[in-house]
Amino acid sequence: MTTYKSTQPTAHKKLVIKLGGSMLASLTDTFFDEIKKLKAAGAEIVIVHGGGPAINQALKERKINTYTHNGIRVTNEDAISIVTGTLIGTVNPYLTGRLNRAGIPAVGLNGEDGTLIECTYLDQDTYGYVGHIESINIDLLEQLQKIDYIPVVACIGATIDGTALNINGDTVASEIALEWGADELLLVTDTPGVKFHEETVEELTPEQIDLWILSGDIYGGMIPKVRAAVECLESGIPQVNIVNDSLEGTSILGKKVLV
Ligand SMILES: Nc1ncnc2c1ncn2[C@@H]1O[C@H](COP(=O)(O)OP(=O)(O)O)[C@@H](O)[C@H]1O
Ligand SMILES: CC(=O)N[C@@H](CCC(=O)OP(=O)(O)O)C(=O)O
Repeated sequence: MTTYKSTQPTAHKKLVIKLGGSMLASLTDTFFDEIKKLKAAGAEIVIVHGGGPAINQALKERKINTYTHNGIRVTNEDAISIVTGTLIGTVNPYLTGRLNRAGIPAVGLNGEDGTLIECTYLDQDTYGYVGHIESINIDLLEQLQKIDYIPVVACIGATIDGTALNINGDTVASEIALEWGADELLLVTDTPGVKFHEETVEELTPEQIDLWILSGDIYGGMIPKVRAAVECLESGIPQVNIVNDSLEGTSILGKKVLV
């Protein structure tokens, strides 16, 4: 079975790579080799990461219960300090450190750094401390590209008065890709692409996505991922792919426009 493989970057291709929390703990050297190849070929890269499993573990240790609504973690006052502590204090330095030690210059950021992700509350009554992105400091991301640093962005935004808010990692990656005008968005997860009956599919249409969600062949955390992918394509990102840490997987196709 052939699968999508992201290996043909052109000079100055702008890539946003989102690393899912599901695969961060088992991130192999293969991923860092792939990043080196992309950089050597001239790609400009922004990395965004999640950290769902690490957050779940930290909340469990403190006996704080949370639940999700529409794939979004309802984040109360107790939970937000654990979410920010885990993403900014543990996951972000772990990933940034591994990149630097692999010889890939990287700098860790969250929404407050350089006013990177300014947000308002998504819907405080329903979701608590969850952010809706209002603006992204693209200039900061571009300045870092000029000095050859990869920005490594934790999915935490900040309100205008400095309150940290939790944002889904796929959402942050999609918004950065759209604002920056990225050529490609790679959603890296713990499975090589989207599977149908155990086989990775090379290309996936929006029609198949709808059908497979209904049939249960796409479920759980893959649902917001494929939906975000289609939305990005519709908003103008030329390529969106769901891949594993070898950057192999499934290319998501946009909706066909009938003329
Ligand atoms: N059709 C599918 N193909 C592949 N994975 C799927 C599919 N449907 C559901 N999944 C699940 O989605 C998971 C990835 O989503 P999630 O755990 O939220 O990832 P991440 O933490 O990387 O954002 C996979 O590990 C798998 O269990
Ligand atoms: C608001 C919201 O749901 N935030 C997510 C942020 C982490 C994330 O997105 O992690 P993954 O990449 O592992 O999915 C959360 O609290 O889990």
